[in-house]
Amino acid sequence: MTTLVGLVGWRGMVGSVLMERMTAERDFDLIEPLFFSTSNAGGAAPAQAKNEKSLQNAFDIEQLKRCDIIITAQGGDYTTEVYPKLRAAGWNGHWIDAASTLRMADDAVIILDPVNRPVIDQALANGGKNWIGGNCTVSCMLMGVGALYKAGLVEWMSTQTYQAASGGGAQHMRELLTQYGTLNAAVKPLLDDPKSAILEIDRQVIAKQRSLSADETANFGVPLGGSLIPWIDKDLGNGQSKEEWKGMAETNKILGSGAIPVDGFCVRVGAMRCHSQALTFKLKKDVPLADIEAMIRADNEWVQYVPNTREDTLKHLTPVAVTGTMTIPVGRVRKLAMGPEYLGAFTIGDQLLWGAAEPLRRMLRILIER
Ligand SMILES: NC(=O)C1=CN([C@@H]2O[C@H](COP(=O)(O)OP(=O)(O)OC[C@H]3O[C@@H](n4cnc5c(N)ncnc54)[C@H](OP(=O)(O)O)[C@@H]3O)[C@@H](O)[C@H]2O)C=CC1
Ligand SMILES: N[C@@H](CC(=O)OP(=O)(O)O)C(=O)O
Repeated sequence: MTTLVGLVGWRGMVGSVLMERMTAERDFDLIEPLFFSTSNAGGAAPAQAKNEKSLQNAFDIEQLKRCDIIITAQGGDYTTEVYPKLRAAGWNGHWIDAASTLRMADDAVIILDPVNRPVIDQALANGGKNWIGGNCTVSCMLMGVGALYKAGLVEWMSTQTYQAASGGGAQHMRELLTQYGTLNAAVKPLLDDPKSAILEIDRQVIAKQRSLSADETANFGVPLGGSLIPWIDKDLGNGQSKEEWKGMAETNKILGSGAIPVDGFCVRVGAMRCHSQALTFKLKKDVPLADIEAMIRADNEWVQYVPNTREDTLKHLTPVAVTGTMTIPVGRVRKLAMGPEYLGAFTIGDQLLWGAAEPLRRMLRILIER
């Protein structure tokens, strides 16, 4: 019998990327999809629908209970409201979720199978049913340098992130572009005049940034275009942002490891949908760079080792080069001045692909191909 898979959140930003990837990989050939909506029950399901061509109400527990597997990118509020009711109603299917709500629950696995397939397999063998996508920054980082963790080489790691607007959602991406447009328009006549004074352009830009309307900063709270924001997610009250907390908590949970220290600063920058990060490792021993390169290259088919030259870095190690691809480049790999056990690296990932949608569809495949 074909597996009945409920899809919730399929038309959102993460959900749309998920649908594209599932279509490209012909995942729909292997399942009977049942599409849900929180806003348009009874409406037409998307073209990927087979026998069930109208949208079901995403809050209807009886309809949800029909599914063998539910895959949701609807968001944390939806998970908080619906998931407990569904389990309380006796549903025993597999729940695959992009939201962070259930990530740290004891009965949930953070899924990133190229990195933690053994953890997933162990949980499956133990009857696990909850499969939650990891934080985008953590997932992209581990896809790039997971080899060093798997080899047991990492004593600690510090991360400095450069996170894209897409991490906040679609409205944040629009707001960033609107701000860039407003700034450009404010100085267009001066820009068009090659003889105009750059400090006058700069003065007018900062004046415009500081006077952006509440509408133009409604999502980020402050200007991001031409600036940056060194705080992402909630304030934990101990000086750390929640995004920074996730670095250590989720890395260790994904790996099924002890408490390897991971800490640093998470910063929102004016990139569109790729998260970048500069990494500093304290390794447990001095490992030759050639061995590190070989380990990173061999880890998975998506990692791309970028030689540490200016030319290769500019060509391969930018958000513009990586956006929309499954490639995870790792470059700027070098020993740092602090000593031979200190290693630097820089990595980038599309936060909507490996950072959100891809681990979900791969978990679906693991379940249906078992
Ligand atoms: N943004 C990100 O980078 C990441 C997000 N996530 C998780 O995924 C969840 C969803 O995020 P994201 O995809 O950004 O959220 P979106 O806001 O893009 O989509 C969420 C839901 O909003 C509804 N919706 C309302 N208006 C529209 C519209 N105009 N176009 C499309 N959908 C609309 C849809 O539900 P309906 O069809 O039922 O009306 C949709 O499923 C997040 O809450 C988070 O938990 C995880 C990792 C990264
Ligand atoms: N917090 C991430 C995006 C995200 O959705 O993360 P999480 O899945 O951990 O809530 C960002 O803003 O870039």
